[in-house]
Amino acid sequence: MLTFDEYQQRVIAAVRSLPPRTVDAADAPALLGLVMAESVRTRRALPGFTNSAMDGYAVRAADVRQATVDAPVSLPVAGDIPAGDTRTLRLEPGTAWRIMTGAPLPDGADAVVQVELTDGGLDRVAIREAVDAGRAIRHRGEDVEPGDEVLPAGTLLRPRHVPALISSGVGEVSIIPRPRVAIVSTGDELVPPGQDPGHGQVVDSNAPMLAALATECGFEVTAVRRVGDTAEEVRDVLTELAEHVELIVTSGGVSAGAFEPLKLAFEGGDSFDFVKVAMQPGKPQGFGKLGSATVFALPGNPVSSLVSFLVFVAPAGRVLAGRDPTVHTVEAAVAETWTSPPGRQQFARVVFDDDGRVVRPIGGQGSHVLGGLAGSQALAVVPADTTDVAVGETLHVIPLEGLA
Ligand SMILES: Nc1nc2c(c(=O)[nH]1)N[C@H]1C(S)=C(S)[C@@H](COP(=O)(O)OP(=O)(O)OC[C@H]3O[C@@H](n4cnc5c(N)ncnc54)[C@H](O)[C@@H]3O)O[C@H]1N2
Ligand code: MOO
Repeated sequence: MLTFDEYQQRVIAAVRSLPPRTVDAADAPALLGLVMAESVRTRRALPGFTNSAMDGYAVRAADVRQATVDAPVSLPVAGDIPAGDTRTLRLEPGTAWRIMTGAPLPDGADAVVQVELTDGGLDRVAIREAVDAGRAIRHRGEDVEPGDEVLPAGTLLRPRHVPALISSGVGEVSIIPRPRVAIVSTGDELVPPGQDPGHGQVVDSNAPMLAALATECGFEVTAVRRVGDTAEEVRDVLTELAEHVELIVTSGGVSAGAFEPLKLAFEGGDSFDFVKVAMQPGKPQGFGKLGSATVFALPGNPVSSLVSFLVFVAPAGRVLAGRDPTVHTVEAAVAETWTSPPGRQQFARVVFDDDGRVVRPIGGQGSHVLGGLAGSQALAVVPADTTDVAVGETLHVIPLEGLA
């Protein structure tokens, strides 16, 4: 039996980042969660032109130096400069332009007086307060100059990066693509989602669950299949899928029964390993390569499949995507005792309480308990040498939300 850490390190070490690909930067929303393979340098200055930060009047600060509430300075208004005005305009000394936020500053102006400090006049404007040169002005290039790096290589694209990327004027960017994932559930007992199971049958809930997990992790699910319990069928389907995806995730058929199709198909070959891992749930695990595809053969019990995906498949998939494999955890104290099997690192379903500071177990901890899984918020990680989880003990906890 391998320890959890040994097996997790083994699967992470067996994968490498996918080769970079060039894509259209204008598709930025579709690139969320992807890693920039090269740094992005802006082709443009930002702001691209000197402009007003306020709705008001563009002036020369020297012309309004004497302005006070009691003795406003009155200036003739040359006209309006709305945002989007593409004219190149000039401010004559002793005059003002009415100007809107984001509109280009006329040459000769060095300050904007916001409209609240004026009478808002159209032909003439009374300015009631002196302003310093530079007031309410956003200078060309004050944010970034052409050639500045706006996104370093390795940036994981988040919504906050999108404006800099889009405004930088680069047409194409180099990214590490999303790993393509095929999900395959195995078992003669399975019926498709939406169909009523007969006696001895169960609805295939693992395939949709694994597809949902992969999607939430930012991977691209390109195939979802269900196959029966024969080694030939499993081998044929996986071999075909391996030509089109980087990651294949199967569920079922890896324990000790008489008809374990994954084992029958691949055990004994030099590219597959079937092992027992000292964890609960998730003890039986299979891992291997088919062509260039990495295959995870997860146990069929639904909770075992989910836990195995989170702690093995997701980290390996993140490595393929050029990302950090670390599984995000928080710390919380135990509010209610439960037991854990000896010698196995437990991933216990829990709910948070007290603003996330403490956790309580929820439902039974059996690997088939779907209702308890739905009601849970996190997995508390109980070390292999703990059998009675004590109230007050601090545990690492894997939140089940926000996996991306
Ligand atoms: N003699 C032993 N029996 C078992 C052992 C063992 O060490 N010795 N390990 C147990 C553990 S732990 C687990 S976990 C399971 C894993 O079994 P398999 O991976 O072979 O999975 P199956 O037998 O195909 O199914 C197990 C269970 O899960 C249900 N299932 C399977 N696929 C789906 C699906 N797509 N959607 C919903 N439910 C699914 C299936 O009906 C079974 O109830 O083995 C133990 N046995
Ligand atoms: O280890 Mo199994 O995964 O208990 O259900």
